[in-house]
Amino acid sequence: MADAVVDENLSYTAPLPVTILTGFLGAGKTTLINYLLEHNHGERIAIIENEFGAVNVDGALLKKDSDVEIVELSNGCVCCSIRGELTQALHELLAKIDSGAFKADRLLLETTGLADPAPIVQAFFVDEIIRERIMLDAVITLVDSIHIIKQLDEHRVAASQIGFADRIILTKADSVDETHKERVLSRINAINSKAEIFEAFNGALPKEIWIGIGAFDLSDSLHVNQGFYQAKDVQNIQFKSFSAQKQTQSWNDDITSYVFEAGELDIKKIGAFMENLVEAYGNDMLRYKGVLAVSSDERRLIVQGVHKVVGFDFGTPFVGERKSLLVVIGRYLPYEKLKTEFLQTIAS
Ligand SMILES: Nc1nc2c(ncn2[C@@H]2O[C@H](COP(=O)(O)OP(=O)(O)OP(=O)(O)O)[C@@H](O)[C@H]2O)c(=O)[nH]1
Repeated sequence: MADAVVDENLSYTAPLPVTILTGFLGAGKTTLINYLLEHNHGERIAIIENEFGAVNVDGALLKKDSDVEIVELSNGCVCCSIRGELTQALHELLAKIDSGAFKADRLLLETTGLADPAPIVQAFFVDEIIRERIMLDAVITLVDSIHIIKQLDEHRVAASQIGFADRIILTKADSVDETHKERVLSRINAINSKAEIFEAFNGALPKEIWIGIGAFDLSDSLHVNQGFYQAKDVQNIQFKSFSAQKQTQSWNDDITSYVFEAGELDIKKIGAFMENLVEAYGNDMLRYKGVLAVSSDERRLIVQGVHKVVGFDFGTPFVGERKSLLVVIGRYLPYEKLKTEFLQTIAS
């Protein structure tokens, strides 16, 4: 892996971190980016904007200044022409950076509200040059508190956007009552129990919450989300627990979280289980992360993947109980069968 940026003049040689910003139509993506641009101090940001249709309105709505380079993709939905327009735009951006025409510390990709994030994320793994030069930071999904329930009922892609999220930003909570908000939070949590949820009012959220979070790095931390963060003023972010009952599969959202828990596992057996799981169901596994305890090593075995792209790495040793936890955000998985198979990998 390349070193982190240490010298301003070398910044273009380090991998360019990219944040994918998704969320259904009108969720508040442009508002959030504008807040970031207004409060951005010194970082040079390239933004790829994608609008479904011939005229790119979002690009025009963004507040530009000299530290911002905006690339507009307006030729249809980015997920439909993924191998073409997005890949080409990324290559062009890298060429501009190489030629010194623009320096970028960071890339934001705002998808159209109708885009399924899966092919977009995969584009960053498929092309060799992009894989080497651009580093996926996180998928951030904005959720419109007012409309999300209807959107989930009517548009499959809305669940996919939530399922893919590393972090979720709840918008427009100022316009709904507490009961409605709890329904929204429970429904989000049923689809994705892994992503932390933050609340933003008119895009006001410190950038550290959604930028540079390294969600695609193999890391030790894994928890199942039990609450959400509320930022009434941006200096003061509080964690709040859900008062609503945690729901798992009560709605007909195709996408849901599957949680596998066990004690110490046999490394060969869990390796074979993961291989079979990814081979058979990779297409239906949007995101998965696990911290596993294997009997042959004191360290945590970290597993992390998107569809069929999977990585394993040893992290720091366990402190306290040696417990294995694997969370899969996916659809149509034969959960009971897989749970039994997972438990059969326990070290005897
Ligand atoms: N009440 C309220 N309105 C908000 C909030 N965040 C955004 N909005 C409004 O929601 C509308 C849509 O916001 P945008 O930022 O354009 O949403 P978008 O996701 O970029 O929209 P598309 O590009 O069409 O998908 C705008 O009128 C915003 O002012 C919020 O937290 N509260």
